[in-house]
Amino acid sequence: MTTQNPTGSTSTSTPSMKRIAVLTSGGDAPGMNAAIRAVVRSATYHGVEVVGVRRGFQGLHEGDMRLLGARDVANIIQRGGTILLTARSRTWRSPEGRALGADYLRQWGVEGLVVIGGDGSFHGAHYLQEEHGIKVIGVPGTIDNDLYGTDHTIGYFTAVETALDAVDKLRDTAASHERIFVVEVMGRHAGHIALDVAVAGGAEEVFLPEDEHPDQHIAEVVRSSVSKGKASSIIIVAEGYPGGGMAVTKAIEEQTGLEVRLSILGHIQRGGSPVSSDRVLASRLGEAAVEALLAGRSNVMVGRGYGGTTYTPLPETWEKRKDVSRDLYRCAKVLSI
Ligand SMILES: Nc1ncnc2c1ncn2[C@@H]1O[C@H](COP(=O)(O)OP(=O)(O)OP(=O)(O)O)[C@@H](O)[C@H]1O
Ligand SMILES: O=P(O)(O)OC[C@H]1O[C@](O)(CO)[C@@H](O)[C@@H]1O
Ligand SMILES: [Mg+2]
Repeated sequence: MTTQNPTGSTSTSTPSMKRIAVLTSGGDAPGMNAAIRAVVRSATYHGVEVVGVRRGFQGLHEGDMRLLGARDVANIIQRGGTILLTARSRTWRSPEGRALGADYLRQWGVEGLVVIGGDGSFHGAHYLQEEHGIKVIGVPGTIDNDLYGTDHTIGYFTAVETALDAVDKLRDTAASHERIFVVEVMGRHAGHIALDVAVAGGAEEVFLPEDEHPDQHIAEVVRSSVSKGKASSIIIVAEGYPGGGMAVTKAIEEQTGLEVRLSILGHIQRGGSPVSSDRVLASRLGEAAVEALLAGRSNVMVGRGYGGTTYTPLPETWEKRKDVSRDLYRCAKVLSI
């Protein structure tokens, strides 16, 4: 078969697959488009056709798919969201729902599937391979950075930058009014975003889902912030901390009598043009996913670690926990003195 190569000339080689599919699933993340582009272009380079599945597993279950060529993914590397759309699909959680999706893949002659998403999406991909023998490769795409087996996930860097920009702005008004601001950032089960934003934003305190003694922690913070005599404070809370930003706000108000303002940043953290680190990561991992499929790998997530590409069995990505950096947590405490 004739394939395209980067110099525009042609080479002869026979790829091990003729057609693969790609989908995005779970919460969207800046950089997913760059990953889609990388999958399509790298497959095209190897002479493999790509089917784009819309709306994640929900679209797969409904057969909502079409062929994508190299030109279809032009001018998307800089765009947030996902051109393939995404969904949280209840249907995919049942074997019957997955069987319909597998049928569509067979009808379309798809031999391998690239799933760009988070831990939930990787469960869905894993079951598809277990139940129907379809080769699957996971690409870590979630702002939460909560996947074991990769230093970073696509979208995480951009989400941190977006939250940090908001924190910098909130600090202006906090300082002017001598107020305490509690800022809630995303992270249902993981405090990676919260910790990075706290350190980079010079926050006075940070509350994470990983905190061992949540209630006791709030009391300590309140006491120390008052005794330090700081005129204004920024306190970062991950949404997965028990009770979220609201609980921390109430506890501080009740225990100090001080006025506190709560700012929940919410979905703004998921949008926007991806920063360069997310684009580069997405490009690398999209290409690595195609190469992994063509090399016969399956049921693994491609990631980055130890300066190179990593391959982690999908179940390990959710069974093993990527803890927040304890060093950085200590650093945040020391620097907020
Ligand atoms: N246990 C499961 N079995 C089968 N499919 C699943 C399972 N868990 C999740 N999925 C599928 O994966 C989709 C995405 O999962 P989820 O909503 O947890 O997001 P995610 O991939 O973890 O991304 P993020 O956490 O960034 O939003 C679900 O909507 C569902 O279709
Ligand atoms: O968009 P939804 O369904 O409200 O999900 C929000 C969740 O998704 C995430 O943004 C991850 O994609 C979490 O940080 C957050 O808890
Ligand atoms: Mg998840």
